[in-house]
Amino acid sequence: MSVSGLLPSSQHAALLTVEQMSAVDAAAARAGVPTLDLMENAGRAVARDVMAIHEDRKGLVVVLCGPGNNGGDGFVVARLLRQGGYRVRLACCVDVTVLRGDALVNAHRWQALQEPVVPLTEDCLDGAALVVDAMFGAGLSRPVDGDVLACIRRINDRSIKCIAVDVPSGVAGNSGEILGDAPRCLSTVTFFRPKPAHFLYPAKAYCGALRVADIGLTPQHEAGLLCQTFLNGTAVWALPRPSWSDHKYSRGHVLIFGSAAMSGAARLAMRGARRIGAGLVTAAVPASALAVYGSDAPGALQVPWDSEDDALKALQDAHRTVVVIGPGLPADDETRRLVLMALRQGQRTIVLDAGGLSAFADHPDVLFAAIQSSAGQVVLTPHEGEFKRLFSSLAGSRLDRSRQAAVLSGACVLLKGADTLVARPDGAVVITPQASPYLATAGSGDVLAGFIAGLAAQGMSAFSATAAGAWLHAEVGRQLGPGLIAEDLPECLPTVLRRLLVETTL
Ligand SMILES: NC(=O)C1=CN([C@@H]2O[C@H](COP(=O)(O)OP(=O)(O)OC[C@H]3O[C@@H](n4cnc5c(N)ncnc54)[C@H](O)[C@@H]3O)[C@@H](O)[C@H]2O)[C@@H](O)CC1
Ligand SMILES: [K+]
Repeated sequence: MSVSGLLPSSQHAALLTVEQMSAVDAAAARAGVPTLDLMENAGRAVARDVMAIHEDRKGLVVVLCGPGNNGGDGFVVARLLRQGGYRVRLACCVDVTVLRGDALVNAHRWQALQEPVVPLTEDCLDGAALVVDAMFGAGLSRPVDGDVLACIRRINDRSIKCIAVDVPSGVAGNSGEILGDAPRCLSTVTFFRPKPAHFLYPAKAYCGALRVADIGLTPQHEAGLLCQTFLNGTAVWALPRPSWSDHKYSRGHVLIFGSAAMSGAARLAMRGARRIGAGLVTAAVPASALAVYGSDAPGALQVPWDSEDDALKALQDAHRTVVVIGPGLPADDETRRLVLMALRQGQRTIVLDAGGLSAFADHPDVLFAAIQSSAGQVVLTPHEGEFKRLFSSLAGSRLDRSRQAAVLSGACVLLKGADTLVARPDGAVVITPQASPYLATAGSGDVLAGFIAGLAAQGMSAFSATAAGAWLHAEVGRQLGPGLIAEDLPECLPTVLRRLLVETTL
């Protein structure tokens, strides 16, 4: 199930939708794997985590079971904990006679221990030291309500420790949205492969620590599935490594347009592009600002940009294969004409950010048409506000909207946020897992545009460069943490690159 342009190892970073997980389940059953064994293994994996977290066998564990197979897993957990000497109370939201299939078999196995099934109401949580949430998993189809909702609220209000089976109940597995409410869990145990929701906000904030347990499903059972959502990381892309034969021209040349009024933005992008390994970076800036741009970057080049002719001349240099337009530029007609000119020139990769995006707020169709007819690959890097200005017609989750935006625009779309998404026009999306809230600071996005451009200049495809740029940006943000300012991001990059390129073999 490899996807073109991504490393074969991206299979290990695949996130399966709930529909794909049930297809895997069905394929395993067809291949002769008993589904009852899968449920037993799932329950055992959760029971093991409960025992690791909660060693006090006298503290009451309340297992909350729903009407489907998630509840079936809960019956297994309860039985194994009971057999392990734990005090367990099991509550189910439906009468046992309503259960079906493997869930019913496991309900009977629980009852065979002479243990009761109590009604699932908020009172069943009285005295709980720990809760196992096995109410709803992949099968959630509408917002939680009634007694289930009341239980979830009590868990959260009283901060009762909770471990989720598969996903916290109320989490929509594909989108990461919360339907009604969901318990804030200490940890979540899922099976075989994670789902998008485990890495998408708001759901991620409810999952706690994630463990992916092996329950007997194998890659053979997912053969033929077209996975389109991946966890961003080194399984998906490989960073360029310079070799003995490289020189500054072969490591790529980035052209960045900058203004006099807000020179800091383009200078941060330049710094990012240079630190990530571009051989040359040129700033095209008003003649009045040449000294400003040159003063703190003696290794960068400057060319004057005071007219459309200047812009055309800067763009026509065939060595400048990657262009960044937007950081520090106003969202005006001049910027719009510059973007359209660059798209006509067909540089290999064009990164549009900030003013380069908002200049098209009133004319997004003009931008999309120019992208579709451009010979180059285009990257759009909007935050949520810029995204809404360009893609006002799109609705749904961030994952859905980023995917639709890439299809609509024909560009790679990086939607910034705590779970930064990068979508490709063919529907592939990566979710970046490790963002730090300290990255929410002025100039941070300018550095990101520079990272992406610098990687593209070294030969990465627009999608891989954007995914890798987003991941590295998040990683330096995570390493720096409190107190970081945008200027720190390029300076911390060598430490991260060293670990990836020198100390490990990818
Ligand atoms: N390979 C796999 O996929 C495996 C899955 N297992 C478990 O099976 C689960 C999926 O089981 P199911 O497909 O039965 O789904 P669920 O157990 O999540 O729930 C399905 C049931 O809940 C009802 N329902 C949905 N939303 C509701 C709401 N808001 N209020 C009330 N009722 C609602 C549905 O009508 C259906 O009866 C997984 O999450 C996982 O825990 C495991 O048993 C092991 C193997
Ligand atoms: K659950």
